[in-house]
Amino acid sequence: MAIPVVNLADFLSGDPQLKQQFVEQLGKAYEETGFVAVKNHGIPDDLISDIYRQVQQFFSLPTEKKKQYEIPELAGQRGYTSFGREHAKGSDAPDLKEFYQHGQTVEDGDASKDEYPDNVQIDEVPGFTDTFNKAYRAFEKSGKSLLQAIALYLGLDEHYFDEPIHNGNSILRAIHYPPITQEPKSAIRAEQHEDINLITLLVGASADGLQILTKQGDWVGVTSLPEQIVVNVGDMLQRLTNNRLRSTTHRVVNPPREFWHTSRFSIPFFLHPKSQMSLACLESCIDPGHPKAYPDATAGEYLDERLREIGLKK
Ligand SMILES: O=C(O)CCC(=O)C(=O)O
Ligand SMILES: [Fe+2]
Repeated sequence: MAIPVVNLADFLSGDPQLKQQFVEQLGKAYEETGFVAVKNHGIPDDLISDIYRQVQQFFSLPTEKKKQYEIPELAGQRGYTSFGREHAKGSDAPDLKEFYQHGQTVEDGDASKDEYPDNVQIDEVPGFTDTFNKAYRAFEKSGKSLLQAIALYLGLDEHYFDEPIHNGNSILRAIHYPPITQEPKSAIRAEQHEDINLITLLVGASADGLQILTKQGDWVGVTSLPEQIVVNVGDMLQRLTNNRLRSTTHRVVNPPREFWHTSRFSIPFFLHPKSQMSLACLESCIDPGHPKAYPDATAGEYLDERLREIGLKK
């Protein structure tokens, strides 16, 4: 299925009409489908190719080496998580993936520094940490613009999200789905789920296999062009907007048999606010037809609850 395509350059053009048109397109798509493809997203091409190359180098290290970068006390939030450890909420079967996670580096003395564990340094891949730091900032920047458009769509101040996401608890995750070597027990590489965070920015041409669940209950493949990134609404934004914007269920399915021997890589950026941000439903999204659907919670409280549900936190 071709998801709606929006052009971030319209939002940043300085032309009020183009900007407003972008806001409407993005908001409508997030009410309907919860997913868009974004072109002119601002993540430099050479950064995308660097990160993919280094991620492939990392995952091709011997398992024993990678496991040295696994820190169970950090609940997978930094460093490496080995194959078969994470499962989707409500599912017993683990996903067929291994991944690496990179978090925020606070550079301005903000108190949130104490909340975040350090990133794990990967010694075997030259430039790895530097590339992840650069990509992290690039995703934050694109995500900030997209959230400004969302704020305008919701009738909020354009800069509503700016402060809560500054030094936010976002995660840059590199995922490897290894080749399938025998008849798999299930057709699923990553079981159906909704993302926890505000929005997710997903980069990469390797995106075949991603499917979303439509309102009609059908699974449809998401396709986007190599120069586009896929950006979807997560549960925190759905909760804040009292279900007005949709955190759409999605999954990753196995490729056809002739592609079993291939790996799949993907690099989602889960954009989180600081833990103190209130996710209490916005007044403007509550009315008699849409009574308040969630109790008040902060982003930090909600994240803890969700990490327990997916088996990463005890
Ligand atoms: O691998 C993908 O394309 C998507 C992964 C995903 O949905 C996730 O990690 O939340
Ligand atoms: Fe996801």
